[in-house]
Amino acid sequence: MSTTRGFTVAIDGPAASGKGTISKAVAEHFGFAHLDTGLLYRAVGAKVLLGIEPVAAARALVPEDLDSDALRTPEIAQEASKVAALPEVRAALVDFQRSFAARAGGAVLDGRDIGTVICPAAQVKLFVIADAVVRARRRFAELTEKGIQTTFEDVLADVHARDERDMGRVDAPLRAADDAVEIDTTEMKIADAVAAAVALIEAKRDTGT
Ligand SMILES: Nc1ncnc2c1ncn2[C@@H]1O[C@H](COP(=O)(O)OP(=O)(O)OP(=O)(O)O)[C@@H](O)[C@H]1O
Ligand SMILES: Nc1ccn([C@@H]2O[C@H](COP(=O)(O)O)[C@@H](O)[C@H]2O)c(=O)n1
Repeated sequence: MSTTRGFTVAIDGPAASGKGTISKAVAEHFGFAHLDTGLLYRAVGAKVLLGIEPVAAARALVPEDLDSDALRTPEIAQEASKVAALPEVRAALVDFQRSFAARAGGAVLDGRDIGTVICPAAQVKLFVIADAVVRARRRFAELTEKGIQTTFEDVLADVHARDERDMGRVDAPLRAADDAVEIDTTEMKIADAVAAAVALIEAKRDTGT
């Protein structure tokens, strides 16, 4: 078995595809650290909604800014995808993500450009997808459970708008790395999606390829 020192798992995919759920579970399974990189863009988006200039907000970000559950609102998600299209914002967040990925003991990072831009040499790259209506249904259930007032139609519109913006931007667009393995969670239970990811990571760890 190869060492987990510097072992990086990159998990990308569109909004609400299940990549965060899978990332958290595999990080727990292997004892790796986990970074949800969407929180970086959400934290910048939240500061912009308070009137701060986006690049200044990105440069001033501190780990404590990422702690809040309050970042998981549809309004902040939309703003996050707008600031994420700004190359200077993205550039300001690169070093933090790469340092996290390099930590001893292994790391899982999930986002949109982890396998393509942030960690192109990651040992494992997964690209998690699911049908947009299924994603919106899951996200709507999650927001409703949290007491956030919204409609299924609004959530579906949010998913489509973010997908388009994330795939269409010039800098670090959402796309699968050529060497990523796709996991389509549309008809998968959470446990099965996690098991598929764990098996793929184990295979890479064991062969060291
Ligand atoms: N395979 C699955 N079956 C059913 N529900 C799922 C599945 N995977 C994830 N979910 C649920 O779907 C919702 C979105 O999942 P998750 O937050 O992991 O997506 P994400 O890709 O990280 O989203 P975002 O990019 O917006 O942060 C959550 O409520 C999660 O519990
Ligand atoms: N590596 C990343 C991660 C996220 N984004 C942008 O942030 C938005 C919010 O991300 P979530 O994962 O929390 O949904 C997302 O829509 C992207 O615009 C990114 O660009 N790169």
